Amino acid sequence: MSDAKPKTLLVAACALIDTDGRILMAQRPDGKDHAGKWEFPGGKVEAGETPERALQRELYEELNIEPCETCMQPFSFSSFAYPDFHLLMPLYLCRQWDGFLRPKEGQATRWVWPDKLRDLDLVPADVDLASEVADRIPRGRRFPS
Ligand SMILES: Nc1nc2c([nH]c(=O)n2[C@H]2C[C@H](O)[C@@H](COP(=O)(O)OP(=O)(O)OP(=O)(O)O)O2)c(=O)[nH]1
Repeated sequence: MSDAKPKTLLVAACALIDTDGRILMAQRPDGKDHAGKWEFPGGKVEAGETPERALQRELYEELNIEPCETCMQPFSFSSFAYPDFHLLMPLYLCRQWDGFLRPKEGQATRWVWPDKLRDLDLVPADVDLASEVADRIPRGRRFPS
């Protein structure tokens, strides 16, 4: 058995929820791994950062919005083995943010009903999370159980 162990990568992601109950999804741009697939906005947690702080930074860099730290509600997580690394990704919910949503890094975005998330071509680690979001945040229900 090989001693090589895959690196665990900590990524923070967020389901931004609009007043109608739809979820914002982003398409991974050309040049990144899984280009063209859909994901929850977010990104890697850098050394010395909390997941919440990383999300604030990523959401501002990518989408021009600023959620306050207490607006981000821990929801679930993905622990997923990609061939070259192991992804550990907490998923937060957020319904309130400052700023006007404007994708700044050229990625496409789309507001999606929770029960339609699975219709997207999702990055592999998000498939089960999307089902969980659909189960726990049904249409028209403003707060998860
Ligand atoms: N942001 C995000 N990344 C995800 C999700 N699901 C999933 O498997 N990933 C993976 C894809 C990437 O391999 C990794 C995050 O990398 P990233 O490229 O978004 O990170 P980053 O924004 O910090 O970008 P960079 O440093 O590569 O420029 O996590 C998700 O829902 N959101």
